[in-house]
Amino acid sequence: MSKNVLVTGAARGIGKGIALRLAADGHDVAVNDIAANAGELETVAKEIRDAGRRTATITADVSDPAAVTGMVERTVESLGSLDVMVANAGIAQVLPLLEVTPEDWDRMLAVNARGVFLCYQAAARQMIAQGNGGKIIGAASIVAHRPFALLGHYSASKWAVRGLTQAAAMEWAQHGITVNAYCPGIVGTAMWDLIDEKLAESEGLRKGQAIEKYSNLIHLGRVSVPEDVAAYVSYLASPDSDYMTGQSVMIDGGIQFA
Ligand SMILES: NC(=O)C1=CN([C@@H]2O[C@H](COP(=O)(O)OP(=O)(O)OC[C@H]3O[C@@H](n4cnc5c(N)ncnc54)[C@H](O)[C@@H]3O)[C@@H](O)[C@H]2O)C=CC1
Ligand SMILES: CC(=O)C(C)=O
Repeated sequence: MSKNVLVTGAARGIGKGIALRLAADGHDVAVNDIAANAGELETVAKEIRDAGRRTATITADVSDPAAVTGMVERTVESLGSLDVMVANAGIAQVLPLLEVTPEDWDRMLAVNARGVFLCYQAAARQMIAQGNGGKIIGAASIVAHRPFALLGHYSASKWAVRGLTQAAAMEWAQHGITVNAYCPGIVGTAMWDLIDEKLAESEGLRKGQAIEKYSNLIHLGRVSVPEDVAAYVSYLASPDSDYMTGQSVMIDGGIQFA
């Protein structure tokens, strides 16, 4: 059955992969990103329309409470309801904990933890008002289960998503809302280009060598692509996952084992 979906951070990378997969599954998909990526967001929206589905492009910063409320309102105005929220937007920074400033910490938590919280809360309010339940899905990471050194404050933000996902699942089950998170490993997106560059600098490696080194951890033998994660989110958005809630599942080619 076709649902109305909102995906944040959908201009590129994993968010784009999720938006296109959910459109291919037959859903109508509103897409969000920051204003600086409005052009790329329009390209994603065109691909959704070309797939025969309805869409809306909504530029908003997910760390801003008023912007997140407005984003959910725009989705409902454009598509008619909000049935699935995918709080995917996130940022990364590679830095030893001894060098992380309070400003670095606040920015990381503002986008990756507060942003996900605001999206979960605004979506749940809308879904409760609609009275038909819903699916709330968030971006965590394998580092929500075991941190990577030099990604300390990023890892903390993802542990926050995992805890929030459990609490939200407890509170909103009575409304028929399930809340789950996906935990990718090493996905070859702009985020890992940045991580590779910064890890290479700090470890005296050349560009491309850090991702190669970390990829040796992947038992299935290849770096992930956004479609790997999108396939799992497709399941979380579908009725097949109706009896699953509060979980943060690793989809990492076998780096970590719960
Ligand atoms: N690439 C990877 O290996 C992994 C990624 N993840 C998580 O998956 C999610 C997506 O990651 P990627 O696609 O790799 O990253 P990416 O950097 O390629 O894309 C992230 C998107 O989020 C948007 N964004 C950033 N801050 C925003 C804000 N305040 N408001 C709205 N949009 C904002 C960016 O503009 C960008 O389009 C993130 O939450 C990330 O932490 C988790 C595990 C591994
Ligand atoms: C970016 C990220 O979460 C990892 C594990 O690489």
